[in-house]
Order: sequence, then structure tokens, then C-alpha cells
Amino acid sequence: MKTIPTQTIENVRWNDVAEELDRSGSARIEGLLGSAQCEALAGLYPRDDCFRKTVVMARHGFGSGEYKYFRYPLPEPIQELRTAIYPHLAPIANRWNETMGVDVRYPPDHAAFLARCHDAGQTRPTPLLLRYEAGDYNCLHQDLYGAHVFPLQLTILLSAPGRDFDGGEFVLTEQRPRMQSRPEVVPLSQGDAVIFAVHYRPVEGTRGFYRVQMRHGVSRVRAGRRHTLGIIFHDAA
Ligand SMILES: O=C(O)CCC(=O)C(=O)O
Ligand SMILES: [Fe+2]
Repeated sequence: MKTIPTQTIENVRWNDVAEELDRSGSARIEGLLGSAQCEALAGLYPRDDCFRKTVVMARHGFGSGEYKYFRYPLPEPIQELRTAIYPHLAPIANRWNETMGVDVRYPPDHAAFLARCHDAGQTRPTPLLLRYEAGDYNCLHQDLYGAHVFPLQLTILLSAPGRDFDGGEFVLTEQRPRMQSRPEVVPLSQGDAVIFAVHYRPVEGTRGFYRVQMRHGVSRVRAGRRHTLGIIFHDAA
């Protein structure tokens, strides 16, 4: 499978991504992957040699649909994306933690952060491939897998809305202290990525910054089949 040219990642307007994340808690990158790359990645789903675990969401009350966690070594394009994107997000994560008064700081390269996870017993890879069919959905959740959490993650839509599936919108909610939750739908085309907060993000209020709690999920797929690739930067216990 073709690797992702590092050039592609370097060409993303990371300053705009950072601004958008600060403003709304999520940011879209259009056309991060080409359609051939998307289809090759979605095509890995039946390849059980690539995965360490399958989760049937209905069995756990997570929703309806399935996902599989990749095993190490990750397929090259996924390893590349995870390694190349992390250094652009670590400064944002550090700034957010500073704003929220959280002491944890993230090293500039992903290998160093993974070493921290692995030393703490979080050794299992978390990148995952998800598959939804008509009627399937993903309940609002947070992808926490242990004490070590990298506070940003991304999801890439591998299928084409309108052609491969209908419905199945990516949804974020933001729960502000003592207030009702704010929903947001992130419209995605095939190959687009959404970067979003895993659990908390800082929001500026009239009396300084406060912390809001984020969750993400997927609305019901109304027809067809939808695949996504999830990239989470911490490993799992
Ligand atoms: O399928 C989606 O759009 C959401 C996937 C997800 O929950 C994740 O990537 O962590
Ligand atoms: Fe998730």
C-alpha cells in the first residue's frame, strides 16, 4: 500500500488548524487522503492478520457496528500519519494544558510519548478501523485507555457520503459546567479528517478560561456502508 508522502502532512495549514481547534474544539482537514488510499485502507477490514481485536459495538452498549484495533507493526500509511501528525498537535496540547492548569506536557515526537505510555503498561496500539452498515451508529464517547492521554485525536472518513452511504454524520458534543450540552455536526467528504479533543478543552469565558468536556459519536447510517480510520495517539493498557 502506498505510503502517505510527508509532504502532504507538511502542506496542511497547521496554524489554521490550531486556530480552529482553539475556537471550536475540532478542525477539518480536507482531502488528507486520496480516494484510492481511502479505499485501500477500508479494504483492510476483512484482513484479520492486520488486527489485534474486534469489537462488536452492540455487545458493549457502544452503539451498533464494528471496529477493529490494528496490531503492531501498523500498516505503513497509518504509522506514517500517526508519527507525522503528532508533532503538529503536541504544541497545541501543551498550550491547552497550560491554559487549563494541567501539569502534563507532551514531548515533541511521538516515539517519546509512546515510550511514556509503554513504560506505564499502555502498550497496545489504538489506531482502529470502523465499519457501519445501514442502521448502525456510534454512541457519544471518549477514547480513554489508561492514565496517559494525548488530548487530541483524528478520524478520517474513508467512504464517500451520498455514494457509499447516507446519514452517518460525525457528531461532537461539548458539555460546559452547569450548562446543557452543545451539539455539532462535522460534515466530511471522503478523505477528509477531523481533529478533535479527546476529553477536555479550554474555553475562554468572561472570567478567564474554563474546561469543557467533549464527546464524539456518529449518527445513524441510513443506507449503505461507512468506513472510518481512527488515529489515537496514546496506547492502551
Ligand atoms: O466513525 C467515526 O466517524 C467515529 C470514529 C471514532 O469514534 C474514533 O475514531 O474514535
Ligand atoms: Fe472514538
